[in-house]
Formats: sequence, C-alpha cells, structure tokens
Amino acid sequence: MLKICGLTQAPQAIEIAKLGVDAIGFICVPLSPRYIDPFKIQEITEKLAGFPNLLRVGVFANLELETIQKTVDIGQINTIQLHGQESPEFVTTLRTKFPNYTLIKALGVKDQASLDQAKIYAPLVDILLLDAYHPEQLGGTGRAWDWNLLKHFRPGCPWWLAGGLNPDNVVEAIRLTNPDGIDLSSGVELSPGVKNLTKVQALIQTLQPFRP
Ligand SMILES: O=C(O)c1ccccc1NCC(=O)[C@H](O)[C@H](O)COP(=O)(O)O
Repeated sequence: MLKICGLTQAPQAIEIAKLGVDAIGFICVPLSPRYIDPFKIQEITEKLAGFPNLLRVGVFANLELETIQKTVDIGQINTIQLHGQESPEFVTTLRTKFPNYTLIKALGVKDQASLDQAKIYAPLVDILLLDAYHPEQLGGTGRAWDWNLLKHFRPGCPWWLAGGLNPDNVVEAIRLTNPDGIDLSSGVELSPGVKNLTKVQALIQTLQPFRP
C-alpha cells in the first residue's frame, strides 16, 4: 500500500490518484503548514469519484470527537488517521462511532518502548503507522529514523512505515522492515502541501517490483 500525505490541491490529488497510489492524506491538524479545512477537502474528494478504491485519509491529532465527525462528514473522507497522543480508550470510542471507516493509529517511534506501546493499539485499529519521533512536531518531519528497530516488529495487524522516506531511500527501508505499506509526505514535496509530481512518479517507478 502506498499513501501520499499532505495534499492540498485538487489537480495534484487527481494526478496522484491517476498514478495509482492506494491512499491520499489530508492534514486536519490546524497548526500544521499542510492544514486543509474540511470544505477544501470536500472540493478535492468530490473530484475523485472515479477512484472508488482510493483511501481518502483525514489526519487528526488530539482533536475532539465532534471535530473529527464534522470533518469526516463534510470532507467525505473514508479513513481516519490518529496522529497524536490519543488513548486506547479514545480509539475504542472512535471505532464504535465509525465502524465502517478504516482506522489508523500513528505513533512516533523513539525506542523499543514505543513499539511495545504501538502493540497495545493493534487490536483496536485496522492499521498501525510507525513514524519518526520528534519532540516538537507530530508528523511530516522529513526525518528518517532507526528502522533497525522494526526488523522483528510483528504487531498482529497491518502496519505502515513513515518518516523521512523518499524515492532514494524507500527500497532500503522496505528491504529492512518489510512493512504492509509506506507513507510519504515531505520526501515528495516542493513546499509544505505542494507535492512534486516528478518525485511521485519516480517513487512509483522505483516501487514497481514491490507492488501488485
Ligand atoms: O504532515 C504534517 O504536517 C503532519 C502534522 C501533524 C500530524 C501529522 C502530520 N503528517 C502525518 C503523515 O502521515 C506524514 O505523511 C508522515 O508523518 C510522514 O511525513 P514525512 O516524514 O514528511 O514523509
């Protein structure tokens, strides 16, 4: 599975969907330079009717249930990614509220303890997303991290790798960790929220041997 995250422009979303990615992400975190409001998301998702299998991911961090509900409804997204310090209890509540949505829990990995914590979420979600840890930033850091930590990571649910991936290091990352999916943002970006379509194309070319 391939997710390109942090989109803010409809023409880019259409081009990226045409290239055959599995998921596109919208950052619904107000402090992010990639923030996009629910009505802008709607403007984009309504142009993606021709891609029924595409996961349209709303990325949230430490936001209230009501905000998530509103964004899901207006933005017509079908996947919820929790990228903050959401508790297992909150994730369970969300699962109950959105039984038919794909649910992703993201965690910033600092050490083995982070991975032990990630495993607590495995029975509660559809996908775990393991990202770079940063003391001040929640995501979209562009920082690669010590993927060796993941060599024997088997959480019991599908998991995706994120954090500083780009067309040049993605093969090494996949060979080392064997994830079920990968997620890229700044590694295929011109500026926050504006993707570099040439880099997305290069990425897809590079990933050809690893994709169905
Ligand atoms: O991208 C952001 O600005 C962001 C802000 C707050 C929470 C999450 C955010 N991004 C989440 C993602 O899924 C990114 O794709 C992931 O962190 C990887 O980013 P990068 O290292 O830039 O490839």
